[in-house]
Order: sequence, then C-alpha cells, then structure tokens
Amino acid sequence: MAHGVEDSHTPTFMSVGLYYFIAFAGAVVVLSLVQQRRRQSLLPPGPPGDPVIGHLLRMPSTDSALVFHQWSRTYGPLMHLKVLGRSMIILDTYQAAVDLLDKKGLIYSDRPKFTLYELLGWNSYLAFLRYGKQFNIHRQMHQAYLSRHKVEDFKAMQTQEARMLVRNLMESAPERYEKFVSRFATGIITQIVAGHQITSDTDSYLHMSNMIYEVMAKTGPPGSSPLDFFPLLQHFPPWFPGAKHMGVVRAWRSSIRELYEFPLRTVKQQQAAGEAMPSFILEQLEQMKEGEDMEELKAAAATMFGAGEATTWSTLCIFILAMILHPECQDKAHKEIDAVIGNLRLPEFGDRSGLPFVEGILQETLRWQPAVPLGIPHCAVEDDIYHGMLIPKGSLVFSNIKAIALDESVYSNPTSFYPERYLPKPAGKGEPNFNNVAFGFGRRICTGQYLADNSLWIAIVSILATCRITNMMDESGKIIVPESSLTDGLSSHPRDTRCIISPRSADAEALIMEANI
Ligand code: HEM
Repeated sequence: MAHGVEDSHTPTFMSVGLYYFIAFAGAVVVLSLVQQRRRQSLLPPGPPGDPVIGHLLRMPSTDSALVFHQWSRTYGPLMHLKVLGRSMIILDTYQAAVDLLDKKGLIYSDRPKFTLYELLGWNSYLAFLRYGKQFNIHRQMHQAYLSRHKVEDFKAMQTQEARMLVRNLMESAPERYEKFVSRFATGIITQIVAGHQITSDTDSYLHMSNMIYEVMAKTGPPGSSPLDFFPLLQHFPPWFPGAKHMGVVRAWRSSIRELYEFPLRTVKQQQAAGEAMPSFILEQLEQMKEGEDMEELKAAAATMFGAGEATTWSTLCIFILAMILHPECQDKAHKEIDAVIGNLRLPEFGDRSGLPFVEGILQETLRWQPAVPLGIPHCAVEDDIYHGMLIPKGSLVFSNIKAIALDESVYSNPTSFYPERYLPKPAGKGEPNFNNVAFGFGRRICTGQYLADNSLWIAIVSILATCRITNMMDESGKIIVPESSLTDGLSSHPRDTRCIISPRSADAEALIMEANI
C-alpha cells in the first residue's frame, strides 16, 4: 500500500468518533430505559392504563372519590394513576395523608397548575396558589383574621344569623329552604369579609355566590379537567372533545372578575363616607400605605367568598338530608337539648360542651358525606419514597377524604349515619372526630376551619332546638325518601333534600319569632 493513501478498511479518526458516539448514545438510551423501568417498578400500584394517554379514558365521570376508594381496595392505600404523562397519587388512608401531607410539608405543600381555574380567573385564589412568596402573604392574611382565637369575635353574629336562618326556614315554602341555607353561609362571609349584612334576596353577594356554585358544579373535582392535563385544549371550541369547560370559562370569566372588584370597591366607598363596618377588608385597608397595590387584598377577600360559602352551604344541606333519613337522631338530639337547655331560651355557644350528641351529629355530617371528598390536590416538588414506593416530582397528590371516612378499621359500619360512634365507651364507640380530616392536611389545611366549625355547629343546634325535619309527600300521598347522592365538583352537594321543616312546638316557634334579630 502506498504511503499516504488510506486503506478504506482502516477506521479514520472521524469514524472511530462516530462509533464511540453511537456506543455512548446507545448506552445512555439503555441506561435511561433501565432507569425508567426501575422508576416504573417503584411506582405505587394502580389499575392498568392505555399507552400514551394512561388512565385518561378510565377516569370516573361521577363519584370520583368513591370509585378511587373501590380501586384502592385492590391496589392499596397509595394508588398511582397516570393521565397524559402526569402522575396522580391517591391517598386512601388517614395514615398515608398524615405521613406525607402533614409530616413532609416541605415536599407536599405546593399546588399543581390548574389551567381551568387560571382561565376562569381564579389563579390568585389562595387555594390554588403555588407554594411561595404570594402564597405566604395570602395565607398569613387569612390565618390572622380567621385564627381559632379571632373567630371568637364572630360568634355573636353567627348566632344571630343562625336564628335568622331558622326563622326563614319556619316561614318559607320548602322549595326555598336551600336558598335560605345558602343565604346563611353567604351572610356570614359577607359580614366577615366586607362588614355587609344580607337582608334581601336580591343582594349582589347572593348573585355572586350563585355564580360560584354554578361554576363549581359544572367543572368537576379540582385538577381533573382535560384542560388541566392538556392546556392546548383552551384554543379549541367547547364542542371539541375535552374542551367543554371552555364554554364555562367564556360564560363566567367576566362575572368572576366582579367578585374581585366589588367587595373592595364598596368597602372603600363606605370608608370614605365614614360608614364602613369592621371587616377583613377594612382592617387591611387601615394597615396599608398610600398607593400600595390592592390586588393581593382583592384576591384574599375573593378567596374567602369562593372557599367559604359553597362548602358551608353544602355541609348544612347534607345535615338536612341526614335528618330527613334519620328521625331517630332528631329525637335523641331533641331529648338532649331539652335536658340541657330547656324550652325557655335558644342555644348559645356556651352550651356546646354539654351537648355531646349534637356534637356527634356535626361530626357525622362531616364524615357521612364529606362536602370536599377529594380535597384539593397537593403537588410534590421533588421525588419522594414512601414505604419503598416512588412518588415522582410533579405528581398530583389527592387525599381521599371520602375514603378515610369509609375506613372500616376506624369507623364501624361506616356507611351508616351514627352520631353515637363519637361518644366515649361504653355509651358510644369512642371513634375519632372527623373535623381533623374534613378540612384537609398539612400546610394547605383549610384556613376557614374554625369559622366553618362554629357556623355549622350554631346552625345545626339552632335548627334541632326549634324544628322538626320530616319527609315530604308526593301528590299521591306517598312519602318521598331522597337518595343520599351528591354532585361531583370542587365541593359536592346533595342532589335531593326535599323535606318539610316545621316548628317543633309552639314554645320553640315563639322563641324564634320573638328573638331580637
Ligand atoms: C364546611 C366547610 C368547609 C370545608 C368542609 C372545607 C374543606 C376544605 C378542604 C378539604 C380544603 C383543602 C385542604 C388541603 O389542601 O389539604 C380546604 C382549603 C381551603 N379552605 Fe376550606 N372548607 C370549609 C370552609 C371554609 C371557609 C369558611 C373558608 C374561609 C372563609 C375556607 C377557606 C379555605 C381556603 C382559603 C383553603 C385553601 C388553603 C390553602 O390552599 O392554603 N374554607 N377547605
């Protein structure tokens, strides 16, 4: 072979490099496949999914929390689902929720990006904020005004509102009961947030709360819209498969913005006229400096409305449903109230510790049909290992509150409504109260829990002390027994609460009608 002429079989520097590169790339691919396999094998168990789309087509269209709980019976307390490449982890037991969301708050306090809620204009609602500086500001504002200590100041107002609720129920036709319960829930929030008392059906705040209920009912559990998994769908018309929630966005977005603007605008006008009542907004305005940005305050106030009304309203409607179905519980509550309070006065907060059965009714209402059955998803900010299982960074982590309520190892006969279960043994079963579950977990636990607890208790005890809730009859005189099923939304609501609410006695009626409200 002549010098300087390359043998075509001798590898050149370039081709050697190419071999090395191909070998290296191959090794990387193999290694990442091995690693992916290993990660897959570490994921919590879950039902089989489809290629690429995962469990998208298998997601339940109703009763998601219950369906997930049924699946968890096969796959265990930590279940993994995947939708369009995104991991979802469903926590089926109290222990798993506490171990992850409470004890590992640094990892599990974020929220995922909720594309649907962003499109609706709810992106700066505390409940949907990512974990960070803005979250800390909003959370601090809420906690300071709704702390266990501060909510003591609202008890007198809540008692008044509860008595007004009972008077309205006694005087109104059955088809208006739910409206008055909603007015009670909204009325408490408007007084706290804006110092505004609702006195008529045409109140602007009632109109706004109806809008929120409607939007919540039409958009399913949080984080479950196809838009959340596939944001490109926002560019498609509502008739396009998966894009139906764009119809809700288009119809309601501008009205939702009004919930941000209206409360602050009105309180500022009242403040200028020297007529503003004490409220969250007024207190914040008084602490703010001239020219300070108002957006955070608007969002924090709007969140209180959004998060506080529908949940309280739905829980009280669940109580009414439970009472229709369980007259024996009403009888026991009546006996307890008569023995402790008598029939010469109405209940007050000071009576609470003396009424353990009524307390059981409240706890059982929260447990029997939780109003927020899947909580609001948390998001893992880094990979985590729990009992040898991998929870990948970015996973949506749901605490299945409904499943925890149905845990037979904690609650005997869990589907039955049985307030005695909370009484200490031997009178009851000494089972744990549910208010440490119903309001969620960790650093994202409900900021309104103490306020809500008081609103629910005073409404429930006031109704029980003065009214009897009975079945309605149809035209043929047959008793209507409502089904105990709930809608599937950010908060769930009973589908049927048809009943008759009437005064328990002439004395009870007189007490309510003569109360100084
Ligand atoms: C019966 C009534 C209520 C129930 C059952 C309820 C339940 C819940 C649940 C389950 C969560 C999710 C917690 C988590 O992520 O782990 C939550 C969050 C929240 N709730 Fe409530 N809630 C009620 C009433 C209220 C009220 C009256 C307010 C305020 C006035 C309120 C404000 C909030 C806020 C701001 C969040 C989000 C907290 C955050 O993301 O940091 N809630 N609630």
